[in-house]
Amino acid sequence: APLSRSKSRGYSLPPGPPPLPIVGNLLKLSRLPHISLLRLSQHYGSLIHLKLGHVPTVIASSKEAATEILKTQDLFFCSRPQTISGSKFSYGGLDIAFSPFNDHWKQLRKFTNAEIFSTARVQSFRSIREEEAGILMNTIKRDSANGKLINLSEMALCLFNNITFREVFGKRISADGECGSSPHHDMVMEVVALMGGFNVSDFFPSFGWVDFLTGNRLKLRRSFRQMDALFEKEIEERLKTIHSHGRSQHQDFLDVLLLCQVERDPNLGFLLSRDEIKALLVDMFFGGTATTAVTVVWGMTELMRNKSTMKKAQREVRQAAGDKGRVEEDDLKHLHYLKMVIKETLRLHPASPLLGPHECLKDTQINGFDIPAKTRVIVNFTAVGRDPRWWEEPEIFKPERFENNSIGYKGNHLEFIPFGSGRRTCPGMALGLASVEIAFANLLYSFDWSLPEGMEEEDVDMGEHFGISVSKKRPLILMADSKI
Ligand code: HEM
Repeated sequence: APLSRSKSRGYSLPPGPPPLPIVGNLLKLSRLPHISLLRLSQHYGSLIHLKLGHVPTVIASSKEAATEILKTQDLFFCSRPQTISGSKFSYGGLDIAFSPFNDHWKQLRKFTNAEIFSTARVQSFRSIREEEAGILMNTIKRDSANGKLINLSEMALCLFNNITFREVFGKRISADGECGSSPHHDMVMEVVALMGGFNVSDFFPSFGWVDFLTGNRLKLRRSFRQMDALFEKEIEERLKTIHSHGRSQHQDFLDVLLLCQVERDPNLGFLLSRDEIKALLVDMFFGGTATTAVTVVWGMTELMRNKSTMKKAQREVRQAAGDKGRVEEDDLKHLHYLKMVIKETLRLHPASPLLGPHECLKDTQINGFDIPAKTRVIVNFTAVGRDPRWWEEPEIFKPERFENNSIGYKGNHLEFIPFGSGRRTCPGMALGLASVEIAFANLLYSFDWSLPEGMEEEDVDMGEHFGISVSKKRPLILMADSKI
């Protein structure tokens, strides 16, 4: 295919494969779009133009292109496209994640950075994380004593659902020591699937009826109603408690959001509507659970294939926590190797490899190519995180590569952006990492892990499933030998 720039309405667009009528380049995307897009970039270059259905889309696949979009010209690229499921679950874009760039989004980021994602708030949830990690360790210990194999994918999801539920609503999602038994759990999983799902009308606005035919709209509406009913019930109950008992000592997210209503927080400068509150609850739920769960599962998966790395990480954590019987958050500051393991996990298995979709606000240029206003812009971190110019032997899991360098999570080094960078960077980074670290550390401290009978390291399945987060396609099933 020609590598020349494609011309369209006088614009000089980046190169890309020739689009087919109607579907454009949509068929170039497989079930794993981050991998398809990586392949396309290897052929057409680090900035390519695709037509996904009717939607003009630019894909950035190098550190340089990512720097233009997330840093140099961040102000032009920091909006979001409106998608069907995104609009539905965000109460029409009233949240942070799905909101276009506007004053409302700016106010919410400012408010939540101060009140919800702050270091103090993350700290205040410390005992939730430690307790939930403890409950999980006990469950695994009990199951393995009964000769059961451990489904770590399921357990991780259960753990992070419970942590998030407690942070948001002050209570667990399921009965003690239980997970899948709660109807909320199924609802949460269905919403997660729908959010990551594909709606024809997102790419073919004039074909919206197809979604009605396939039943997608119906599913969306049903899940949305269930979720909304749960939120309404919790809000009503909490308002009663606040009115009768006043503010509580330990505030969860719902308290924070409602108190600024009830007390008319002078710092906020505006009042959150009921829909805005619910939209923010959605962000916390769905931004925070699947992302953290898949990170722990991918990390454990890699360690099962890299025995010496597993040993090294276990030695470190067992030395740090000694014979206390569990890892506490105070121990985490000694776990330098584990932190590198987590970084390396997020490099090779980022939960959101395509970040969030960005949308260009006005006509601009990158590398001399035109990017018209309204173009959807996708940064492919899978391509950047495996670029041999920045990463030696990029396909190999090697936590040591983060030794003696200053590459951190803040998005200052654009070759490493698992949380994005710039205005749209993930606000929940510290909160998410805190739970990932304590969970991972306790799993390594408490058990020696092995593959089920008859399985070798090279049999570990690395297949992916692309949804709201990229998870392991088949669950990670292991044997646990308790050390606690
Ligand atoms: C390992 C855990 C996590 C990872 C890897 C992750 C990753 C990301 C990424 C890549 C983005 C998009 C950046 C962009 O579009 O350029 C994002 C946005 C976001 N994340 Fe996270 N995240 C994690 C945990 C969390 C947690 C725990 C929360 C909240 C409780 C959260 C809430 C959000 C929100 C609200 C946004 C939207 C920001 C905006 O559009 O302005 N995330 N995250």
